[in-house]
Amino acid sequence: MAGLNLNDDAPMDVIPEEPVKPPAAIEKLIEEAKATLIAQENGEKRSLSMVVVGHVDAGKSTMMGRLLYELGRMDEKKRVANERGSAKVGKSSFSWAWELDGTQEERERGITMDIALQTLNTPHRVITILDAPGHRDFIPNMISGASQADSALLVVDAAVGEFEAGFERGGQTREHLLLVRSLGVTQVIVAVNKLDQVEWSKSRYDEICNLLKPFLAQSGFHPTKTQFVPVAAMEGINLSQPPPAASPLHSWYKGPTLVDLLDALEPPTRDINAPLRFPISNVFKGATSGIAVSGRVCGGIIVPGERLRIVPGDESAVVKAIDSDGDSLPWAGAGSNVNVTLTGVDPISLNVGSVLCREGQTVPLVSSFTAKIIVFDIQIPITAGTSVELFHHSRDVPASISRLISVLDRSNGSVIKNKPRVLTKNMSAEVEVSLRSSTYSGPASRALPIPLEPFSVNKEMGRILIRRGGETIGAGVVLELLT
Ligand SMILES: Nc1nc2c(ncn2[C@@H]2O[C@H](COP(=O)(O)OP(=O)(O)OP(=O)(O)O)[C@@H](O)[C@H]2O)c(=O)[nH]1
Repeated sequence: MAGLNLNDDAPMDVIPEEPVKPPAAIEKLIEEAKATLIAQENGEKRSLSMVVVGHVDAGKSTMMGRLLYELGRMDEKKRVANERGSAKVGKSSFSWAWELDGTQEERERGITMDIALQTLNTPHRVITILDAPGHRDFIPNMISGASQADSALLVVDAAVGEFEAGFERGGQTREHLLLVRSLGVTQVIVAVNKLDQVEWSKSRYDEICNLLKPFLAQSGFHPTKTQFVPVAAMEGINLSQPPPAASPLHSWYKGPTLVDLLDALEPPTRDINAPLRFPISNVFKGATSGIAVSGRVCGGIIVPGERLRIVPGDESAVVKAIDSDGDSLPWAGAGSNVNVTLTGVDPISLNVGSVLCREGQTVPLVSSFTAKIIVFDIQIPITAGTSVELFHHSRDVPASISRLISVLDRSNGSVIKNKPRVLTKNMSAEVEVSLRSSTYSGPASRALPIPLEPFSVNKEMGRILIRRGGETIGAGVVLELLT
């Protein structure tokens, strides 16, 4: 995946260094941050992130645009501007989705953003929304979004034929659900959208829920953490307000609105005491000065004024500022999705997939490891030596399944067979993964190691996805680092 996403004309000089805070001041700030975070965990308004997934055109961006408006994050002026803008280019039906369309921002800031980041405020939650692209060509971007999420909103299109297209073989509904679960997301809300297209039929809604429920359970989502809600995003029915008496939905649905369900999402426990891990998912020009990186804090706390190591490599950078959705932050703890402005660093040493760490607590670099994986619904079996693409956070690298160690029982993890010859669909297995060199410049060229940790040490740093020829063939967790 691309590293620096700067404009060609952007200055590439080393950015002057910001004064570094003395260690005692850093420690004090971290202690304050910890105390505040613990208070927040027990407080009124808790924060979490949510990736919005689903088959292409299910209505994800429309739903998010409309929610931003209904929850006061988009004003009337903006709504009218979006309506006019979309009508002008003959795309009126996309007026709500316009808000999430990153192109304008991309042009202004000179960055490539594939995941639109927004914040929704519900009565008891602050939710960072990662609106992922639905098209199958953009699955790597979707993986990057899902690897930063605590929960997922799956949007499905209720229209006859459309739900089926997304759910059948090759549709993104199944693949997205499997991917988000494999990346550690345990809570999902399923919004059954476009009910206006099926005359608000209760039986169609029930049919869709009944098709999805067994699949969700099979994919590892616990039924108590799976919620369904009927909606029509375009008309704004059952998003933040219950269906009005005049709506046909009112006659048969008395359950929670989408916002009620969002408000009840459970934020996970944050590992604020772990060593700092900040995998970089994007690099761009800072709003005022310096260079900025975005990503998710996957352990510990990041504070301004500290010099951090950039792993891999010997470079370091000073944290100048931290912000989220335009608001400047005094620090950011595990589980936060933020932008970090850096100084005292040559932008060339910042790459997507690199990890910011504290000196003395750097993340290990590895080029081979063992992993426990679940094999997806594949046609061609996996054999020892199969070439794959390894996805870890926003990084993808060439790798191979170098050894098939054992086949495991899916329900209890016990070994069924040692040294299998092949792995076929739906199997669980322990394998060895080795990075490959991306060039063919002879046997001397070695693959560059990547930052990784066992799942037992840091859950978010220990999850991987495996793809082959544009198809996700497996996902799992890192067991042991080898070389
Ligand atoms: N009839 C009807 N159309 C809707 C509804 N919600 C969205 N749409 C339409 O569905 C189309 C796709 O909507 P988007 O919001 O762009 O879908 P998306 O899932 O974000 O699409 P990708 O990001 O490309 O995957 C647009 O033409 C919307 O107007 C709805 O509730 N009813």
